[in-house]
Amino acid sequence: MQLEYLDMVLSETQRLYPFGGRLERLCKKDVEINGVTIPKGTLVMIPPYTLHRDPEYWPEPEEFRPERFSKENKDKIDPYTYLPFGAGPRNCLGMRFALVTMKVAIAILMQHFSFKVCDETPVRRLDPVEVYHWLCN
Ligand code: HEM
Repeated sequence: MQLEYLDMVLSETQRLYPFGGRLERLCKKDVEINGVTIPKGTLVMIPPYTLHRDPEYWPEPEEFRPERFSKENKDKIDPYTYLPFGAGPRNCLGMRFALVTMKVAIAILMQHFSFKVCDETPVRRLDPVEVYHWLCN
């Protein structure tokens, strides 16, 4: 299934609103990273929501821009700054299945319905601190 632009939209949606609150890894040996020592046995938390909005990696991070994930641009993305499905050997086992399912669902909805924001719909930006509390509590 191609649906190239839908693919870009889904990637950008998951950048702004990653479903997973945090990733965790247990440190298996003492390491030093950028002058910080992480002792063996430490539980390290990786916050995708925060990484996905870091302006160092994502210019104007609050903007919804599917073009970040276009064919020309996506190879420039550091994979460890975009973690909707985690990373490494323990990343999400169902990633491909989940992506295809989301694409099929959206394609069917778009074929049968049209969507628009009504006047009463509150449009607001999410507060990162509020989101952090939803995800972690
Ligand atoms: C949009 C949907 C989904 C999202 C955003 C998602 C996200 C994630 C994330 C962030 C992890 C942790 C990865 C890591 O620690 O590096 C994970 C793990 C996992 N996911 Fe998903 N997931 C989704 C759907 C699914 C589906 C549909 C399945 C199964 C059919 C699935 C099966 C798994 C399994 C088995 C793991 C644990 C892998 C391991 O520990 O080796 N996920 N997922």
